[in-house]
Amino acid sequence: MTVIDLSAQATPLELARPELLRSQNFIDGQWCNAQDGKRHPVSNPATGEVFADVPDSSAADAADAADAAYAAFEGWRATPARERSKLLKRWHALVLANTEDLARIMSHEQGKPLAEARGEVAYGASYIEWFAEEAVRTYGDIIPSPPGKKMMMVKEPVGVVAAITPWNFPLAMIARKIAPALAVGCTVVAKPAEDTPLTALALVKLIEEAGFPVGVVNIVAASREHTPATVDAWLKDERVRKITFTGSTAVGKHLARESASTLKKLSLELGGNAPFIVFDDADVDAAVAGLMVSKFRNGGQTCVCPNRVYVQAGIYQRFSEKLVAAVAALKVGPAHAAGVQIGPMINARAVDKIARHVADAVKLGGSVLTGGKRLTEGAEGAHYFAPTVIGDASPAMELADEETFGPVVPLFKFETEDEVVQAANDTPFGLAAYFFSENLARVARVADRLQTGIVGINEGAISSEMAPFGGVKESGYGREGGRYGLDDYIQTKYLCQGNLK
Ligand SMILES: NC(=O)c1ccc[n+]([C@@H]2O[C@H](COP(=O)([O-])OP(=O)(O)OC[C@H]3O[C@@H](n4cnc5c(N)ncnc54)[C@H](O)[C@@H]3O)[C@@H](O)[C@H]2O)c1
Ligand SMILES: O=C[C@H](O)CS(=O)(=O)O
Repeated sequence: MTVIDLSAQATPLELARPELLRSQNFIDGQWCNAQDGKRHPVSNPATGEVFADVPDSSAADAADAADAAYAAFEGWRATPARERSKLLKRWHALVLANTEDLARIMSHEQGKPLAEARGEVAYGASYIEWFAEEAVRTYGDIIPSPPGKKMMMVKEPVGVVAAITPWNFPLAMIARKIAPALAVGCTVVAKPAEDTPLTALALVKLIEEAGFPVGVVNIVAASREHTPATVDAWLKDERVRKITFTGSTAVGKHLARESASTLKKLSLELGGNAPFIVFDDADVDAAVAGLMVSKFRNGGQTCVCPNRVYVQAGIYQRFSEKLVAAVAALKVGPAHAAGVQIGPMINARAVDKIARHVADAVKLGGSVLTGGKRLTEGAEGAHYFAPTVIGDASPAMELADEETFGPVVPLFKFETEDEVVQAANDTPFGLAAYFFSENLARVARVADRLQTGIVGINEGAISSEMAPFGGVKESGYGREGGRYGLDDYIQTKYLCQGNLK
């Protein structure tokens, strides 16, 4: 592992357009403070320093946002799809034109390396472009009808949508919710994660600049302490017809319970526990490369990162040696440092969980092949953890059942296909799975048996705006992206016209 000077003082946040750094909520076309004036600090995970603050909103602010979205809905719903599409394309162009500023804001508040942040801007923008194109394709059906009747199906927007998003992809996650909602004629109230509100606020500033009508998109920021009450105002509001949530399974279950009283449409993109399986008949170099790209993206802080790596006995030694060499070569440091590949973790809680998983694994017989420790030298207030490989992992370890959400790879050795498929599926989660094999018959069998919403086959980079992203079991339901991505924001209406002479 190469550690780039962790003590480097935070590079000042220098923006070509300082006005993109927003410190207020956006409600009904106005930038405004929380009604009670409360504020919430935003810190840089590379240094722990507070560099900005935003409103710490309450239920009253959330209600104002819902008022605005509800008032704007009929007008936005009636806007021709082609006009909605043109506004989305304008927003898309503005996001791309402001990539550098958006990436710098993102890296400053979330910690991901600047190169990765630029990539996330492009990734989030691809969802906006995709749904700008899909906006004009919400086709209905003319149903072959009996004499005297004409039977039709039309697609309608569900109404006001509440979008609640996580810190790990502060731009892409909110873009892939707001874009399809606007495309079909819904209006939006949004609440970004407390650790990363600034990127979302900047994205909404570009919505304002694109010229969307007042009230179509509204966003409130809130602290972790005040978020439950703030979001609860939407859960109980019958005018809010849809909740789209990306985050932990625990919170997803809470939202489902608390919104049941008004029977809202739900999309839940929740936690994962992805298995990554390498069979004896795999291309080992491709498998190592696939693991590196899927595991260490965003420092291992993604819901589709492999959490358990199963390696068949025949290639276990060769695979682990190649993997350790690749992990040991990773560069760790602050987001702006040249060549950095692994940034700081989002906060102290995240590093504590990673350290707990590693300690538990070692206590239960695991061996640290590289990494295995916090990086604190010269990094007071920061949250770094060394990229780690643990050998001889076993199902009794906490990291076998719980998402580590950090740069730790546990290696589990296995003998047979049946054994590993059963182990891979032995989790309440079912978001992503990966396996590497050059045997076509095995590929067909294993892809069929894995209980997940997404399967990477000889591939570690699976995310795309063109594909339906989502999980099964306790990883949630609903799909984001692809030709099915509009469905979660649409309700169908059956029209039966009779008495036709
Ligand atoms: N499936 C996916 O696409 C996906 C994507 C990113 C993250 N995740 C999952 O999210 C988790 C990590 O992200 P996180 O720490 O931000 O998740 P989190 O659930 O703690 O927070 C997600 C969002 O929910 C809000 N929230 C928290 N408690 C709430 C409550 N009681 N009521 C209403 N809102 C509440 C947070 O403020 C944040 O905006 C991991 O489990 C990861 O797997 C899943
Ligand atoms: O962390 C979860 C994200 O949904 C992963 S991805 O950006 O969609 O691959």
